[in-house]
Amino acid sequence: MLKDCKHVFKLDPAKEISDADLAAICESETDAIIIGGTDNITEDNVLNLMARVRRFSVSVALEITSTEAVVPGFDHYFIPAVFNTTDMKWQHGLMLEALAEYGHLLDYDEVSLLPYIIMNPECKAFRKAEGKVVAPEMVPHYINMMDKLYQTPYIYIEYSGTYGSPEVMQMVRENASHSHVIYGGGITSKEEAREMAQYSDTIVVGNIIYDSSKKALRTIIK
Ligand SMILES: CC(C)=CCC/C(C)=C/CC/C(C)=C/CC/C(C)=C/CC/C(C)=C/CC/C(C)=C/CC/C(C)=C/COP(=O)(O)OP(=O)(O)O
Ligand SMILES: O=P(O)(O)OC[C@@H](O)CO
Ligand SMILES: [Mg+2]
Repeated sequence: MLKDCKHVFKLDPAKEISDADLAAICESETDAIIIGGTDNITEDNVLNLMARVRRFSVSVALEITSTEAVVPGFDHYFIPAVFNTTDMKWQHGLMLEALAEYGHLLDYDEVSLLPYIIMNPECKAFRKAEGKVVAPEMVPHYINMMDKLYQTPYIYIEYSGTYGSPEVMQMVRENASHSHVIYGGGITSKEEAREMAQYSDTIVVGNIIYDSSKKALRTIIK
C-alpha cells in the first residue's frame, strides 16, 4: 500500500482531533493515512477514529501495536517488527504468538510487515520495544542486512518526535536498493519534508498534526 505513497499522515487514536482538523487532513493531497501509536491504543479509540476517517475517500491503514485493538474494515494492516531491539519479542516473538492465536483470521494480501529501525532513544516506541542504540557507523550494516539478506519489503527509519540526521538518511539511501524506505520523525515544514524525501520513498508526518494542522498540511510534497 505504501509503495505508491510519497507522503502519509499518521493519526494517533489516543489523541484528540477536531472534526475540522480531521477533515482538512483527510481532504488534503496526502497519499494515505496510517492509524497507529504506541500507548493507550484501544479497540474503542481505533474504531472511532477509523469511522471518522472513513467519511473521506483517502486510503487508511492500521498499524497494529496491540492485538486488543484490531478492527476490521481498513484498506491495509501493518505489523511492526523492530530490528534494533534487545528482546526478540519486539521483532517476531509477539507476532508469532498473535499468529498462533489469530492467524486463521488473517488475509495475507491485506497485511504487510513493517520493519523498523528506531533511531531516537528518547521516543516511546524505542522504550516500549526495548531498543538498542544504533551508532551511525552501524546504519549501513542494518540496511544491508534488511535490504539484501532479509529483503524486507519496507525499512522504516523512525525518529518519532525528533527530526532525524540527514547524514544517517544519506547512508540509508545509498545502501537500500530493494526495500522501500520510509522516514518518520519531527517533520514540521515543507523544507524538512523535502529534505527527508530526498533520502526516502515515503515520509510520514505525525505529531505536528496535533500542534498545528495548518503546519502539517504544508508538509505535503508532490
Ligand atoms: C481484520 C484483521 C486484520 C484481523 C487480524 C486479527 C489479529 C489480531 C491478528 C494479529 C496480527 C499480528 C501478528 C499482530 C502483532 C501485534 C504486535 C503485538 C506487534 C508488536 C508491535 C510493536 C513491535 C510495537 C513496538 C512499538 C512500535 C514499533 C510502534 C509503532 C508505532 C509508532 C512508532 C508510533 C509513534 O509513537 P507515538 O505513540 O505517536 O509516540 P508519541 O505519543 O510520543 O508521539
Ligand atoms: O510524530 P512524528 O515525529 O511526526 O513521527 C511520525 C511517525 O514516524 C511516528 O511513528
Ligand atoms: Mg506520535
